[in-house]
Amino acid sequence: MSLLPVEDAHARVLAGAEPIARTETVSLRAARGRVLAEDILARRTQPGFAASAMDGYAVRADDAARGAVLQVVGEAAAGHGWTGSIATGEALRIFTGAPLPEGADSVLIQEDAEPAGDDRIRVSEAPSRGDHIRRAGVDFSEGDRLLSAGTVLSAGAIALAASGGHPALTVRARPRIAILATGDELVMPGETVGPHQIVASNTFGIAALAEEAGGEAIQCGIAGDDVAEIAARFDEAVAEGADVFVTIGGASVGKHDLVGKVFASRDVDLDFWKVAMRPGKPFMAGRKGSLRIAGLPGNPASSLVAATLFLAPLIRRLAGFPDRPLYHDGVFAEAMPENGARANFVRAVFEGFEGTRPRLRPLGKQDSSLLSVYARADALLMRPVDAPPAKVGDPCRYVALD
Ligand SMILES: Nc1nc2c(c(=O)[nH]1)N[C@H]1C(S)=C(S)[C@@H](COP(=O)(O)OP(=O)(O)OC[C@H]3O[C@@H](n4cnc5c(N)ncnc54)[C@H](O)[C@@H]3O)O[C@H]1N2
Ligand code: MOO
Repeated sequence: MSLLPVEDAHARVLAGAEPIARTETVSLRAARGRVLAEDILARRTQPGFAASAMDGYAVRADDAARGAVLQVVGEAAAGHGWTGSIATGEALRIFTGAPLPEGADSVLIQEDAEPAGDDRIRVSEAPSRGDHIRRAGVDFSEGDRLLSAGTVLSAGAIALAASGGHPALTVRARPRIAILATGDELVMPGETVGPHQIVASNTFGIAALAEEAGGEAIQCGIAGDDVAEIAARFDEAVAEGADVFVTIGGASVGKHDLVGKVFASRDVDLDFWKVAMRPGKPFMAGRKGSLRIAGLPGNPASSLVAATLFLAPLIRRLAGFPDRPLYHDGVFAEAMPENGARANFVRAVFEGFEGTRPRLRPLGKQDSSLLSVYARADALLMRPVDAPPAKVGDPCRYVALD
């Protein structure tokens, strides 16, 4: 198979990917960042009564000309309305959020009134009719559509749903992302690392990335370099209702690279294998019915870069989030040599700004095994296929690492 350009691989991974249909109901406190599965209609009117927007006096505008003296007949505060009616020549002491009493049509702010003795005030600045009143339903009325299906629940959206009388919301279920590490050399973090063994670090990095993208990560542990074992884990993940099955390692051409064989044995429709990029070349993508398959390379930076470019956008789609642009604009903080036949995703740090664009400085060592470098990176500076040498200050494009 020839190497697929990055843009084509990205488009093919996303082709036909729709938000999954399952939903769940979550409390408002658990709703942040989730995707609404249905329209939200107001169960109440807000405010349910005409209310004062300021601290002052509820008055009748006709009585409240400059210099007029009014009798204060009572007091209303938020949560404590006053039940009488304001007659000509009267005013009610009122505070922000308190219901406007009958008879009054305006609020005179207290800065525009002065004491005139014996519970009376003098108007120093006349209000206009309707001043500082929040009419009933000015925010929304019962039955109004407050939020539409597909909305990503922000702080404001959650507050609005709460105000509309909803203690819980129906949201799209998170896509289930099954993650299997492969390799005889792998042990879990904290376990004794024997001779020639390493820790399965990628599993945890990819699980974190899957959850950042809106998925629910299901750890399938480690399978040895054994077709039957990897196949058994694949079958388990399918039985558990995974939406995406992700493997780490075993994706290249070595004799222990068995993932492709397992997919073939399970009638996975392999879409492509190998992308014209560095790191992350041996990435494979496929489908089996509605199940999506992503085979990530074993090298840590390779697997994280491939997952950032392809797996995260796929998960976002399945979760119902809007697509995001992959690249942002920056400038080179350091000259770089020409690039070859694979797009190069250079681990880089931000170093101030040139106008609104961040300056990117490539990190020194770029070997795809180096997690110590990857973890420091703010971004992947993208060097296109066959790019000419770049000078300091030249424009570049980058992928942000959140
Ligand atoms: N002759 C060739 N050799 C290789 C090629 C090639 O085109 N021709 N491609 C190279 C590239 S590029 C990469 S990337 C790697 C990827 O290979 P695999 O996906 O088959 O990965 P493994 O061989 O299983 O492992 C590679 C490396 O990564 C370590 N690893 C594996 N899983 C994990 C994990 N979960 N956590 C941390 N580290 C892991 C593994 O121990 C190896 O050191 O192939 C090149 N070879
Ligand atoms: O491209 Mo591999 O993905 O260099 O390490």
